[in-house]
Amino acid sequence: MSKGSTIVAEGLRKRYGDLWAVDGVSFSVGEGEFFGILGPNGAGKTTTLEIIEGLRKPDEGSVRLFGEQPWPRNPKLLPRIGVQLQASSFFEKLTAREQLETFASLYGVSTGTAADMLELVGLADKADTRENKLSGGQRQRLSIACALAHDPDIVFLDEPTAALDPQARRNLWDVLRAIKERGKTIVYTTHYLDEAEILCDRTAIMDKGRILAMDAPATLVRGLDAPTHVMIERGIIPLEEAKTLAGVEEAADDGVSLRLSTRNPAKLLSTLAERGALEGLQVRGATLEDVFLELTGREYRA
Ligand SMILES: Nc1ncnc2c1ncn2[C@@H]1O[C@H](COP(=O)(O)OP(=O)(O)OP(=O)(O)O)[C@@H](O)[C@H]1O
Repeated sequence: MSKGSTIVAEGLRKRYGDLWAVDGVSFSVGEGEFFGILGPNGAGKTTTLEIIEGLRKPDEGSVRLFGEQPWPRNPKLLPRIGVQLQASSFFEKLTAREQLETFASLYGVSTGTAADMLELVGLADKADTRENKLSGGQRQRLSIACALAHDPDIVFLDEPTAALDPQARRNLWDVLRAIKERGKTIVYTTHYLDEAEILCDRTAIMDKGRILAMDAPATLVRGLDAPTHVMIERGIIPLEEAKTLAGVEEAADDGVSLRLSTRNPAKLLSTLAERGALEGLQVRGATLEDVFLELTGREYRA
């Protein structure tokens, strides 16, 4: 195991009937890293996560978690790992604080941690609210707090932001960042590429059981030779003329704006500035969606 590696997974494969749900997956995750496994539904993210957590036995390949084998169930690892499953379940009729204290006591840790974790996930003011009275976003935060109740070194989160409205999703991002700031390693799955781009130190893009690319999101995007799109208000420069500006590869009029595609945005922007044509300016660089398209030849659909 390389120094500082928390997870080392090599050649993982898992079959359900005729389907290889995980088909040769290798990666490692460093201490304190925020690592995202992303991909569309059915890509094999959950199965991969469950193998790493020690909840599933791979058909092939090996995993080391803190240098230990997670399967068969390894009691040495339990205090060090926190797991939030896709469908969270709580003890019936308990308040948020009681849920956490119950989880904490299962691990034999002090209940003081419960208050601390509620604070960390921004639920301190809901401590006395019963779990069934919480909103979807608050329940998600409570289930993350439960995964952290015993103060583990690494936390595994399976689609924690799925099924949340955009505001709740953004609130949860702050929670995830706060967990990372505590020095914890985070491994999480998501089908939101935009979110992974913002949150993760490194991401593995999965599709059909395989990792197609793995790196820092910015590196993945920069590695693409994709054009930048520059939008300006229509009517300032005629379309035909816009097509001839230095560096413009394509120009299109969408009825609201003129969209200019270029691989030399600096040059194009200075030309537009000279022409006084920066009204309504928007610049959109490549994203992980473009990376997915390049890797698979198809548009990303979660
Ligand atoms: N217990 C199981 N029995 C049979 N097939 C399964 C089982 N679990 C998963 N699969 C199949 O394996 C593939 C990968 O599933 P997995 O849940 O790992 O993907 P995922 O990327 O997490 O997708 P999702 O985002 O929908 O959870 C899917 O085609 C799924 O239908």
